Amino acid sequence: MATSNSLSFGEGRGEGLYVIKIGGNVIDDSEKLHHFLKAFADLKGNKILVHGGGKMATKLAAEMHIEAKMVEGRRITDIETLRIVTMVYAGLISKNLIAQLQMHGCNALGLSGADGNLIKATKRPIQKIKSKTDDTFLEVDFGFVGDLDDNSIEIKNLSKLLESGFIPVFSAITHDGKSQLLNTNADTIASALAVSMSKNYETSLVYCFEKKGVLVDIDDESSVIREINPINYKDLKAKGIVADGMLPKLHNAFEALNKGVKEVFIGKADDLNELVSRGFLGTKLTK
Ligand SMILES: Nc1ncnc2c1ncn2[C@@H]1O[C@H](COP(=O)(O)OP(=O)(O)O)[C@@H](O)[C@H]1O
Ligand SMILES: CC(=O)N[C@@H](CCC(=O)OP(=O)(O)O)C(=O)O
Repeated sequence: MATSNSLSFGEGRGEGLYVIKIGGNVIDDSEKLHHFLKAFADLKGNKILVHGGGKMATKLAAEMHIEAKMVEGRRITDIETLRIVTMVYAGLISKNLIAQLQMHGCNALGLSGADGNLIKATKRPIQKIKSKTDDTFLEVDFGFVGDLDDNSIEIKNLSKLLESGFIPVFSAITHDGKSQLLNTNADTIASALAVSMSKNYETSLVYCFEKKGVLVDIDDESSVIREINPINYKDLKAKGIVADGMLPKLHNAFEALNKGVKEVFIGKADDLNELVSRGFLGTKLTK
């Protein structure tokens, strides 16, 4: 919570802030989610939660006979899919998380990027993506997917919410300012929030998911890579040790470090306390 000693907006970096992201696999596991939310509620100081929910959206879409299509870790979001993700992320998941956090005494406020104009995105233009099988490029229309830039976050009003004692909880739904809702990857939202808020706070970014950290062997939880820097990152990518959803996560993490975020950790949702208290059970990223 802000104190009278803290620097006010525009004066420079003041006190600490945690931006914590929780992924869809944990959200789908009620026991793990409960444990995580209790630890999040108990965490002292300024904090923002960003949640995904991709797994549940994929499941619901399948029940409605809509096939989920992911390209480079992003969901192709046609109008039907946008309706589903809005209902799932900004509705069902958001409100359930808020109710649980309130039970733990945490005054959480569930937000999409449209609320308070806090996160404005730009609809992703058609992308040329290299084919996996040959050297050709394919044109991909991601539909209603929103990309963020350095001006996307309304830092001043978000800081005011924190100073008023609210705990912002963001879903992966943003808007373009012209009444169009957009679907934005939750890891990207967490990184953009951490980068922008680091103008005002000493910000730590923590990605929580279902594994102990970035692993050498994805089936061996004891193979956590303690530290990743841009050099061993290249090597891990080349060897295929990091793949799938981990690639955009690490990309976002390095982007955050390069743009002023103090530290980035990746680890298990169960280990939130250890991650933030430097008990250090996960992976730390360094520049
Ligand atoms: N080396 C690795 N260590 C850990 N996870 C990895 C690794 N390489 C790929 N992954 C995959 O990355 C996924 C995490 O990314 P993502 O699916 O975006 O998760 P979430 O949205 O739950 O945070 C893991 O579930 C795992 O399958
Ligand atoms: C554009 C895009 O890909 N948006 C993501 C937003 C949710 C998300 O990021 O959820 P997880 O963190 O659980 O993966 C999606 O719809 O899957």
